[in-house]
Amino acid sequence: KQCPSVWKYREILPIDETQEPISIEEGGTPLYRCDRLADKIGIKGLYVKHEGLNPTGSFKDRGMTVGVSKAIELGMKTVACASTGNTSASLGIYGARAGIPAVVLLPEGKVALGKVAQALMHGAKVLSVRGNFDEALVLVRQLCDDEKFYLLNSVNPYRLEGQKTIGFEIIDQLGFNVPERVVLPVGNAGNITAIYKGFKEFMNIGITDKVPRMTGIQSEGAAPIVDAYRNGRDDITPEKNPDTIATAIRIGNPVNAKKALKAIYESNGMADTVTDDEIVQAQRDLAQLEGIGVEPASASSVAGLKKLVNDGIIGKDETVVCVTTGHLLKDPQEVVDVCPKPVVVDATMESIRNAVFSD
Ligand SMILES: Cc1ncc(COP(=O)(O)O)c(/C=C/C(=O)C(=O)O)c1O
Repeated sequence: KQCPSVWKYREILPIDETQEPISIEEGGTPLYRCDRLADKIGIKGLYVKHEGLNPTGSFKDRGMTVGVSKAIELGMKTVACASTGNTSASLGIYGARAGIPAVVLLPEGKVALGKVAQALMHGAKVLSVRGNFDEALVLVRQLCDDEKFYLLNSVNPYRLEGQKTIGFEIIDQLGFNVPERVVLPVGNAGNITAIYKGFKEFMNIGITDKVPRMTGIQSEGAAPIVDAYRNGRDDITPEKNPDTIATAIRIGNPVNAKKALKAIYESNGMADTVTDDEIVQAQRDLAQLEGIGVEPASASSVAGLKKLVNDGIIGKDETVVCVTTGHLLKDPQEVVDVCPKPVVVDATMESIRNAVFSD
């Protein structure tokens, strides 16, 4: 039987040995060496851990396989979350896999179409809340308290237990070498917390002797963690109206802020912001230089790396891993909006040739 890659690490995942994992063979994503992109950015070594190639198209699957397995182990009857989209898509799919109902709360009008499509078709009860993600999260936590639904936002530690396997795989895939730095997008801040935990666990059990510098990137329109970091603070001041083209990280009050800031400080990492334009340019660079198709939030890791190298903060001799977190197909509308339109031609060879050879 194929051993699903997250569950390769079963011994250090907190699920009872009698509980069969609810798994769709998540994890085991590629770590691509990206020399053309590294040259363009101007660093020695760049790897991209492409989490968009998980079964539902984002890294959330790693957290959900553990979180939904735990829900079944605990005899929970319904799972629920608030989401900017990918968490809800993943929860809908794992709920279907487990045979239990899922309730998801989405910020009205601010969720990429692919993610809504997944949650709907996989049978989740999809509520479109007249408010933003942060408001939806407050409401779904109340709902879970009142109705004894199992909350599967990343405030649930079992989500982080699954996502820490990203750190394990990066080390495995680098032949047990530890990269100087890992750069990733930060929204609710569960992933940076989880990946850092994975690196620390590998060090604590003696597989490695150090951890990478955790470097979190936010869109400048939604950057409470970066603001706290720039002021050397251990917690955030919530942003009331976060806004960015990267709707996946359009979050003003990240639940894991304290843990994420601790991970950044402890690992001698850092946090910085990028503009929406820098995100879109990085999305193009990943797609066109390396064939890696990602949704906007994912590209903020590469956009942030580019900025930090240009600012002389990240050394040109560093070997860096960027985590890209969601697949391009999640947000096709954004791609159509930022790309040139297809060229309309008559069904004649003359028309085709004119179009092919015109600039
Ligand atoms: C593509 C993509 N990239 C980065 C993030 C940020 O990760 P965290 O910092 O762990 O929150 C998300 C998060 C999405 C949700 O929070 C949700 O789906 O509700 C994402 O979908």
